[in-house]
Amino acid sequence: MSTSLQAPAQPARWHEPDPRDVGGPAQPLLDVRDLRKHFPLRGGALQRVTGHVRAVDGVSFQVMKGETLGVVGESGCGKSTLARLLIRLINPDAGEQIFDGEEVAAPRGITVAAMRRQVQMVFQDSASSLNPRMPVQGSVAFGPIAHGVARPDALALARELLLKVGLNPALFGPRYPHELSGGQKQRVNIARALALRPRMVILDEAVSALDKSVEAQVLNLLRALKQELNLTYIFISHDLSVVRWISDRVMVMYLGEVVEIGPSEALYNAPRHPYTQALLRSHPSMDPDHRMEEPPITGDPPNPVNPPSGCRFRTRCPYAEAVCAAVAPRLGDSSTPGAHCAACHIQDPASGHSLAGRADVPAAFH
Ligand SMILES: Nc1ncnc2c1ncn2[C@@H]1O[C@H](COP(=O)(O)OP(=O)(O)OP(=O)(O)O)[C@@H](O)[C@H]1O
Repeated sequence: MSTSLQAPAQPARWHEPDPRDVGGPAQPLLDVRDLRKHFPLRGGALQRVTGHVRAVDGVSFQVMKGETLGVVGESGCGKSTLARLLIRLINPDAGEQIFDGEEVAAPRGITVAAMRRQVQMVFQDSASSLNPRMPVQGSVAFGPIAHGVARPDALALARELLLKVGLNPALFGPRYPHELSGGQKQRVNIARALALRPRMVILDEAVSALDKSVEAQVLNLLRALKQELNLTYIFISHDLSVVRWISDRVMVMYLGEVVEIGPSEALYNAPRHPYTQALLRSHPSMDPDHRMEEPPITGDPPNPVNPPSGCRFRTRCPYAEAVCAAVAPRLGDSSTPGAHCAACHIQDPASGHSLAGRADVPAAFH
């Protein structure tokens, strides 16, 4: 039987790192294999299914204990769908999700409820995540109370957490969300996410709506909390500078697929996939000395209902060759420490995605 099913209803003391995440060689906390979500598209008077949006289309990656994995990509590439799949706000069509060695929602694995106690999410819209009719200390205490913590203890915990995220509990605890600024509301959301003492926090555009100075404060807070509590983060953002600053490794998505993954510095200093190269070029602020010699990424992403054959980026790629239309490139094995992989026939032959012997590859390309 799963040990997680036997976890106590009361959260561990929130300010102590979970012993399962301290020390030892790097282990994956999350291992995602070939995850898929295709949304049906309906049309006509009868609302028949006319196609599928391939929002997440065979995504595999690992997140090691204590690391921050950044996730970047253009709008619509599937970042938020991936986040929602990981905490099972929506169910995947296929694939496996293994949390600390146990498969989520599998007969002998960890239940969704047990996984959710250990994985919390912070969204972009700080206002709508909080109950407008509840003082914010009540919102922070809500999760622990729902998990059986006595109300006075949960409120004491909420006040402690508000202090931890830089809000005076006596001043801010009794206030309602509309009485707080965006940055203060997001601090409350972080406190709320920590109240069940998660091991992993998924931050989906969590600082995107904040002013730059407030964003910096919240980012510093997130980094300090991660250090103190040995947390593991998945940090989703369209802001490449912020992702670089906070992430140990970065994963780049394009049209529902992972096109590149690697250590943050390696990926930013020497991006391998033409899409990542274009994405970084389109953000000149990444390098103040950089003079833009090539045009930034052009055109819109193709329709995710009918993505191009082979490599999905080939229609916008300056290096595309015949093989790119004929064969979908594979991402190399990113599970080894320091691995830097790109799913590109042309730019990353070192990834090991040899075409020889592959049944799906026309003989001309062997
Ligand atoms: N419930 C849904 N039904 C149909 N299509 C959906 C649904 N949710 C998302 N999509 C589509 O799936 C694709 C991926 O969307 P998603 O929101 O995950 O992208 P994203 O990278 O998070 O974009 P953004 O940064 O703009 O939020 C998009 O084409 C989107 O229109």
